[in-house]
Order: sequence, then structure tokens, then C-alpha cells
Amino acid sequence: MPSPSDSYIHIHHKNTDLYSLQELPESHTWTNINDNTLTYNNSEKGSNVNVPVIDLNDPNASKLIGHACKTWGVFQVVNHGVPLSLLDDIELVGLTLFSLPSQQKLKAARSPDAVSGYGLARISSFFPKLMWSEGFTILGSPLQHFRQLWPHDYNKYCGIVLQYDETMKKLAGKLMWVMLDSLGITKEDLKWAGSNSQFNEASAALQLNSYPSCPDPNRAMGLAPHTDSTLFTILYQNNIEGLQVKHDGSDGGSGWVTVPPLPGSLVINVGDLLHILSNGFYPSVLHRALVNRTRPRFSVAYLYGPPAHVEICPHAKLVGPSRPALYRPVTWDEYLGIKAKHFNKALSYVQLCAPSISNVCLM
Ligand SMILES: C=C1C[C@]23C[C@@]1(O)CC[C@H]2[C@@]12CCC[C@@](C)(C(=O)O1)[C@H]2[C@@H]3C(=O)O
Ligand SMILES: O=C(O)CCC(=O)C(=O)O
Ligand SMILES: [Fe+2]
Repeated sequence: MPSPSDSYIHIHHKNTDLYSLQELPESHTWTNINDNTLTYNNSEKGSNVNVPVIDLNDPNASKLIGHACKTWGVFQVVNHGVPLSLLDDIELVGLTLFSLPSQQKLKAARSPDAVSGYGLARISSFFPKLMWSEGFTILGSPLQHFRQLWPHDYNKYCGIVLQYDETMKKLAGKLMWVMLDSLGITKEDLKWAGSNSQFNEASAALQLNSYPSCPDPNRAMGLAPHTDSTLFTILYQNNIEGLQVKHDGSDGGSGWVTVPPLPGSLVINVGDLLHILSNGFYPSVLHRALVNRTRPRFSVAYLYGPPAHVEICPHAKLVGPSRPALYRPVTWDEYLGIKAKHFNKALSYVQLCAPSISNVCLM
């Protein structure tokens, strides 16, 4: 996997062993978590409050995906072709990793200037309270860190990560074309997909997330609200609820909607770079993860982006007199730097014009 560099401010590892705490410490106590949750379902006033589930083999997949990206910024896919055994395998890597003793995990701690390794959510520096989770980021080969974690078994776990990465890369390339097709962009319109149009040079990172069961889940936050800086993210979640997306309902209301874990499905969420490429037609989705009292939760995010040298900008086909380019060109690397500094305001730092008042430039 090629590597976008990253300059997220490093939080010193506080080494709080979340697995052993009987009470929620003040340092992890959040307020107002359950405000603003959209709880009504299909039979009630909001008729469309379920995240779309799309069969990738459906002949209408492109249209359905386009509609989901526009109205939700997120959807789940089934019939994606990823073997369930591989999802089990990557979950096993995560569970084995996170159940190691703290001292062992800290041997593979993410160092201040690095992207890869074990640690707290890197967005922690933007919040006054800590999150009820731990993570492990893999950029490039996991070999060095896995050797530190498992001096005898590292080969087995490296093999699974490699296979997961290869499989996700293929699926991501396929999804990328379906999404582009839904925007009216063809293979001739996009040079950086490479000579065989397979996005061979695309960049990606893998993020393993662990959310231990929590003594006071209504006042704890697994992963705070954020958008991903990716083109899109492919997320596998185990069968425990926790992921929520912010959604504007058709009745004008807006709130958090749970993305229910469906066996074997994968969640695809639009990231900031697709938001830019689509000139705002496919908005990146704000999402967060909650925790619960009894069941540990686990997820793996495949964070997919363009090759390092490629500047992403609104595609010419989506720009016109009535809709000028809303964002300036930016590489993933540069955008990660902006995100590291400005977090959820990053998009507005590359914005050229206000979306609704099309001719008035802001910056
Ligand atoms: C490529 C990357 C995207 C990411 C920052 C990173 O360098 C590696 C981890 C990614 C992740 C995963 C959890 C949420 C997120 C916002 C974060 O803090 O780290 C994303 C970053 C991102 O998409 O901006
Ligand atoms: O655990 C989840 O459901 C969300 C994880 C996530 O948003 C991420 O890794 O970027
Ligand atoms: Fe995310």
C-alpha cells in the first residue's frame, strides 16, 4: 500500500486499560450523547430512515448507489464477493491483537511522527474527553509491528492482512467505477485510474478498531463524530451495533441513525475526497461509533484514496455555469495535513465558493 503521510498531533499513550475498568472515569465521560437520535422507523413519519442496502449484482446498482451517495453519503453492500471467511480472519487478527496485554500492545505503539501502529484515536486531540476505544493503523507492510506483537506468529497474521488488503483493493476499484458511472464519468474521463483503468496506484490504509464493553455506555463515546478524508471507506463491523451516521430526514429533521450490522455486509461511506471530486454532489458523511455495556465491538476500515501524486478536484463534467467548481485541487497528502490541523472544518479550507450562492466566492 503506498503511503499518504500524516501529521496528526500525537497524543501520549495514556495506557488506560479500558478492559479492566469497573467505572467510567471522568476523563472518558461525555455529555449529550443520546440527544438528536432519529429513532422513528419506516412505519412512522420519516419514511426513509434506513441506510440503503444495495446488492452489487443488481442491474440497477449504479443508479441505487448514486442515489444513496447523494441522499445519505453511506450505504451497505451485499453480494460484494468478499469471502465471509476473510472477514472472519481479519476479525480474528483484531481480536487477538487487542486482547494482548497492554504492555505487549505498547511495543507496537504509533510513534509521534508515524501513521502505523497501536494507539488512541488520532482525532482525540480535538476533544476534551477521551474515547472508549483503541485502534491499530496499518499503512504499508504490518511486518515490523506484527513481529513486535507476535514474535512467533507474525507471518500468519501478516498473510491475512495482505490478503484482506488485496481483496479490498479489487472491490474498491469496482465500487469506484460504479460510483463514477453514477456521476456520468467514464473510463475515458479519468486519466489517473491508470492504463488498465484498475486504480492500481491507489493508496489505502487499514484501521482496526476495538470498542471494549463499557460500564456506562450512555456517557461514553467510542469514536467521536468525524468524516473520513478518503474517496470512500469500506467498513466491516462485527455483529454488534454502534456505528451511526448523521442524516437529514425528508421532514427537515436531522439526527443520528444507526447502521445495523447485517451479516456479511460491508458499509461504504463517502469521504471528503469524493465529496470534492463530485463537486459536492456526493457529500461526505459524518459518523461516530457508540459502545455498549456487555458486548465488545470490533470494526475494520479500509480507507481508500487516490495515488499520492494525484490532485483531486471537481470533475469537469460536474462543473458548469450554474455550478462552478466548489473546491480547489488537493492531493490526499495535503488534505490529510489540512484535516490534521482543522479536523471537521477541513473541507471549508479547500472550498472556493459557497454551494448555494453559486457566484459568491468565500476565499
Ligand atoms: C489515511 C488515513 C485516514 C485517517 C488518517 C490516516 O492517515 C490513517 C487513519 C485514518 C483514520 C481512521 C479513523 C478515523 C480518522 C478520521 C482518523 O483519525 O484516522 C481517519 C483518518 C482520515 O480519514 O482522515
Ligand atoms: O467502528 C466504526 O463503526 C467506525 C470506524 C470509523 O469510522 C473509522 O475507522 O474511520
Ligand atoms: Fe470513519
